[in-house]
Amino acid sequence: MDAIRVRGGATLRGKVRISGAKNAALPILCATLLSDGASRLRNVPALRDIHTTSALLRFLGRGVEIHGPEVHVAAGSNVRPEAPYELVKQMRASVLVLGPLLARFGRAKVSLPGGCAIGARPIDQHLKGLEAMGANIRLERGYVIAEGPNGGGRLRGAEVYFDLPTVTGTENLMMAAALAKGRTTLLNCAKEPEVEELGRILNKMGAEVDGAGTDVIHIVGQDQGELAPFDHAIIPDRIEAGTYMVAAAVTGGDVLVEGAELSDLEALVAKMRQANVKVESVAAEDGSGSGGVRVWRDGPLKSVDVTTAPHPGFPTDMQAQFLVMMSLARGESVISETIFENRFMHVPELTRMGANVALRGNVAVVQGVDRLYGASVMATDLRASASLVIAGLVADGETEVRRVYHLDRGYERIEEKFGGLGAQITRVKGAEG
Ligand SMILES: CC(=O)N[C@H]1[C@@H](OP(=O)(O)OP(=O)(O)OC[C@H]2O[C@@H](n3ccc(=O)[nH]c3=O)[C@H](O)[C@@H]2O)O[C@H](CO)[C@@H](O)[C@@H]1O
Ligand SMILES: C=C(OP(=O)(O)O)C(=O)O
Repeated sequence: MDAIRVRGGATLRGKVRISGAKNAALPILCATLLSDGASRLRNVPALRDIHTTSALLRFLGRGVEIHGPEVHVAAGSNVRPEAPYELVKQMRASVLVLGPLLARFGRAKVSLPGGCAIGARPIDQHLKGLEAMGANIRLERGYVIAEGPNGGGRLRGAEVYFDLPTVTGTENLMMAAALAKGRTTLLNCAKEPEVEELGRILNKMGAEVDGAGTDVIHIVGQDQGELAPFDHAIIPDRIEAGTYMVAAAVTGGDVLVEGAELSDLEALVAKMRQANVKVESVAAEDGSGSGGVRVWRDGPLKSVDVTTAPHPGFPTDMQAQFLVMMSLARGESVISETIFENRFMHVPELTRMGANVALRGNVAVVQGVDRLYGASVMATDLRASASLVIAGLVADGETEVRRVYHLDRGYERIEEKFGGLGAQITRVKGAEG
């Protein structure tokens, strides 16, 4: 198992380019199942999750080739609508094949993803929505077995109210509705930019989706049985961008995060500014649109409180990184996690590095300290791992972050990108687990 070794103390400076968004690329790859044609995705990040999704599409019967940042999904209609546990357990987003398979082929057998380190992560809202569209669903030996109406027929448009906004739930139902008979209205939807991006893709494929990125999405199902293939460049990853922005601020550096869009990061940026970090949108050098976001600091970090919430609230996927920043701020910060019940696994590891954090259920009370100390640490989820790397960048001495495979699910070439900003960071191949 690889590890990341960081020697703390460098002040990050320079430019870093953000890769395509993992959480946009995954549903879009699954959307290729709605078409028999050949699709091309560009600006796809080189991540373990992309390889897992490609393996899943191949298992289902589609040809997938990865050429650097391009993924080509070959034409083909011979699909086996079954997603096995071995693949689904590696990545929860695999459940996103359920909606497209059921809509396109009238049946699907998809392993239940099960819990994961950050929480139980149920899919009841996905299943409830598909049932409202006429699907017959049963759970058998850890699998969701779903069939269209009357033994595999076409789904019907329906009105579905989500009890809580769910990102992959909204995406699954958008894809299912795109080929259902009639009109679907989804209420209390997740409004993340990645949901909006999926709406754009479905429209490119010939679907009629209106309102993606708002609470209410209307979809008119298409009658021809399949959608058209597409060619699309994935939006930049706002969470990767936010991670580099926080790292720049924590090290007291000055970094241009190229590809970051302030409009996708408003809650994070507001909190960073309150914490005394300077954040500014920068025009492209040739005057064409955005050149990225510049982050720097001209004073000490101040403590601020943060509560995670569905978009446009403060993203749970930035909570761990922000907590590291607060552990070095003046005063007390209260960080409440409202999305996942067990998303503070970075806290015990950060405590070993000298952070002063008290956990009370879903609330972390952080007292700022003057410094952190390098240590061997281990994280059991993606963003927690990123937070430990950031802590390592400012800690005295050396930090070894173990079990980097979590990090490799969501950060492309992280050691190279931080290295380019002046960090002393290396990957240790085959380190102790
Ligand atoms: C691949 C992807 O895009 N992953 C993102 C997605 O995960 P994911 O789509 O899995 O998260 P959801 O938005 O579904 O979860 C939000 C909340 O709803 C609950 N819930 C969800 C579905 C359901 O059927 N029943 C239910 O109770 C969950 O337990 C959680 O408390 O959104 C999360 C919240 O922004 C992000 O952290 C993940 O990075
Ligand atoms: C939790 C995350 O991903 P996933 O939903 O794929 O587990 C994440 O992107 O932070």
